[in-house]
Amino acid sequence: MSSQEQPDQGEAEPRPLKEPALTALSLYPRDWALFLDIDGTLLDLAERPEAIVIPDHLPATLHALSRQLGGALALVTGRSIEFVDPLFAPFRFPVAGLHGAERRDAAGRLRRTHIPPAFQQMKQTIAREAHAWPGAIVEDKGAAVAVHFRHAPGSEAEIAAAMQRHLEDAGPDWSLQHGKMVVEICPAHASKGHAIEAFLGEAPFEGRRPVTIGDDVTDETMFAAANRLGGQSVRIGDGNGKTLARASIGSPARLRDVLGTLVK
Ligand SMILES: O=P(O)(O)OC[C@H]1O[C@H](O[C@H]2O[C@H](CO)[C@@H](O)[C@H](O)[C@H]2O)[C@H](O)[C@@H](O)[C@@H]1O
Repeated sequence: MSSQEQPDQGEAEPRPLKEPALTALSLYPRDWALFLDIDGTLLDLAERPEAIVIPDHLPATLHALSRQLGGALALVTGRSIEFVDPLFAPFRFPVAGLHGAERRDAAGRLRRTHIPPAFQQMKQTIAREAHAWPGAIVEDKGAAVAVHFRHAPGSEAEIAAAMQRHLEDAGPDWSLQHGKMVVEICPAHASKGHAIEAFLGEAPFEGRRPVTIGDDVTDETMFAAANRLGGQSVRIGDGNGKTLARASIGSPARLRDVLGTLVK
């Protein structure tokens, strides 16, 4: 995130965020595009990355909303596209994966990041090192690698330091992302904000105003882009007041209810 995109970390009292009126999405479906984060936003957080539960009606609700919006609905996630597709089967949506490092547009064209041999080796080294962090989970995502410490809270500082060392070895093409109980090494050129700008340069997103909905620090670049482009930025939860989002929805369950009401 650039300094312009950073939420205000100052001493001011966080302002309470209101739930947004997203009715414009159903009243003016040709004017808006919807960008949705997955973990902690559409889906409740789970104890382990693979333990997420897809509520029965969610894929069909997203499909119906997407049709209503002329296809201008995309998933923007830290997961890989390969992981995301089966979650929402039989539907396939435009997706930005790995925090924007890979992207499949509405026409189905896929842009992926090359994985250099040195990065493959680094992932193997991290997997070996993780034996010293009981409870830690290493998630190999292709062109990114995450270490989850939800079940290894005592090793958080050691994990963060090890990932920082690997980042320095890997060089400037890579960056460190901190998320909920996780630290990741990802391609540096990408962000979710860049991904939604890329979508907005193409049909059917072009000319529309973005609604971006996310729950984590990696979603802040999407919020910044939405604010800049006259759209709406919505955080699940209040982000402890440290967010660029201008509205808030209490939980993934509440968001799923709201999305359901938008389907005609
Ligand atoms: O951008 P997102 O769609 O929000 O993905 C962010 C990360 O989500 C996953 O980790 C998070 O969710 C897990 C399952 O609920 C949870 O156990 C973990 O603590 C969270 O950090 C995913 O595993 C990561 O790869 C994503 O980057």
